[in-house]
This record gives sequence, structure tokens and C-alpha cells, in this order.
Amino acid sequence: MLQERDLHGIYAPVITPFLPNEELDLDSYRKHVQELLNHNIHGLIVNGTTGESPTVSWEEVTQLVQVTKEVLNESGKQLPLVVGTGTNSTASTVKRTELAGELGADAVLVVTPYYNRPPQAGVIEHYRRAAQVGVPVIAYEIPHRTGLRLAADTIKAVLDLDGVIGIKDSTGSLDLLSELTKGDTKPVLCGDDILFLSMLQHGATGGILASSMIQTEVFVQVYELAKQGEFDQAQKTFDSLVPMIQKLFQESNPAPIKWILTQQGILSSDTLRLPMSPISQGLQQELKELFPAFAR
Ligand SMILES: O=C(O)C1=N[C@H](C(=O)O)C[C@H](O)C1
Repeated sequence: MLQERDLHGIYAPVITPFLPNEELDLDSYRKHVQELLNHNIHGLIVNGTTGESPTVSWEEVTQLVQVTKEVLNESGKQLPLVVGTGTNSTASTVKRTELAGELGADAVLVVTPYYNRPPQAGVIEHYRRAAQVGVPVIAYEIPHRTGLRLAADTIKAVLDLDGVIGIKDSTGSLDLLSELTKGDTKPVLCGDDILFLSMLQHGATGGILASSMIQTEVFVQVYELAKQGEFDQAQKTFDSLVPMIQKLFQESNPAPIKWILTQQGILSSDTLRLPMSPISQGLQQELKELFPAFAR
């Protein structure tokens, strides 16, 4: 199980590859995970936002976790494996967290309940019930997707719960992190790629970054440099990633990443399940200019 003191580094919220008929493509998935391990990623998140959790069934999550574990075993690497189990129903979040524990997840990622806009006290109770399952919980605050912004005091109360080991901060600013780091806080992971280095400078212990699945080794370098306090070099290295990060979020994540991984031959297809759909011709052209190797 993942412990608070080990919650650091770069976690890849892995892609869920689909065949053109929208069935799960486990061969591509295997290659994708192997590639991330080859480039020294620090941890893996299955069934995150980038893994298209809204359109992936629990049976499919189970298959993805099993293949991830096989690839990890084959590689001989022992990386934390985190599974996204949060929904906007406490009962189903608890059930999925139990199932993730049975599958061998080291921790679960539980998003703030979306769409139903519960009161802050209800959100704290939601996290309490999830944490009581006994699998370490990473809270996930992403107001622009959930439609609900948690107050800093609510987040502190969630982080105070036994069994909650940290938080993924996708609030899009440094405000929450600055508030949390005024005192002792459990680990905060950056969930907003463009803020990665700034958040490391302000006390984040790592990131869950969709863009780290392209140029993984450069993200790892930024993290290592920042950890050693070499911020000037970290900034220069991070600056080289900024144009790519901007393009990856120009259209809905993970469509641009799926397109790139397909160009790289890692995925067999850039298929997404509706209502998500592949990137525009315009963005394809821009990405070809950014990555000349893809231009054909
Ligand atoms: O899947 C994730 O976890 C991430 N989701 C964010 C989003 O798509 O909003 C972005 C972040 O890079 C990781």
C-alpha cells in the first residue's frame, strides 16, 4: 500500500486505448505501459480523467489493472499503482474502492463528487467513507470539471482524515497549495501540467500529469532538478516542454495525446469513445510542426 511519505514523483494517468470499433485494445495498452516504464515514470494511475473514466466500465478497469500488474511484474519494477474509483455516489465510490483493493491497488484516486453539487460537509463524509475501506485515498480536486469548488477548510478536513494520504490539486492556481503549505500538510501533487514546476517550487511533491506520457524522461529530469534545488536548470528544461503542454490541452485531453501516441506507433488507433472525439485537422497540422517526425 502506498504511504504518505512515498507520495512523490511523476505519475502517469495512463491512456485507455480503443480499437476503431471502440473495444478495449489491450495490446496497445501493454505497449503504452511498457514505454512509460522504459522512460522511468514513478507511478501509474489507471482510470483517471485521461483514462476516459466516464466511458470505461468497471469490468474494463479490472482488465486494465490486471494487464498493468502483468507488465509491472515482467519489468521487475515496483511502482505504485493507483486506481481511479471516485464517482458522484458515495456508495459506488466505496464499492469501487473495495474492488480496487482486491485487485491489488496501492492507493485510489477519489475525485470530488461531480454534477450533484453536494454540500461541503457531504463531501467530507464521502471521503471519510472511502478512506474507511482501508485502501489509501488520494483526494482529487478539479473544480472546472466537477462543477464544485471545495473551500480550503474542507480540503484540510479531508486531508486530516485517517487513510487520506494526499491530494491531487487541479485547481489551476497556486492558491490552495500556498494555503496548505502554510502549515504541515499531507503531500500535494500537481494536476495542472502547465503549473508543474511552479507547484514544485511552492511545495508540491510531484504531479499526476497527462503530458508526462510524451517526453516522459524530460518531465522526470525537471522533477529531479527541482528536488535537488536546481531551479534555474529545471526552469530551462521545463520551458522546453511548455509549447507541447499548451498544444496537448488546446483540445480536450486525452485526444491530442492519443493522436501523438498513435503517430509514435504505441497505440494502434486514436479512437475515443463518444462524446469524446479525435483532434481536428488543424491541431494535427500544428502537432506535426511541433514534432516534425510525425509529418508525412
Ligand atoms: O487524468 C488525469 O489524472 C489528469 N487529468 C487532468 C485533466 O484532464 O483535466 C490533466 C492532468 O494532466 C491529469
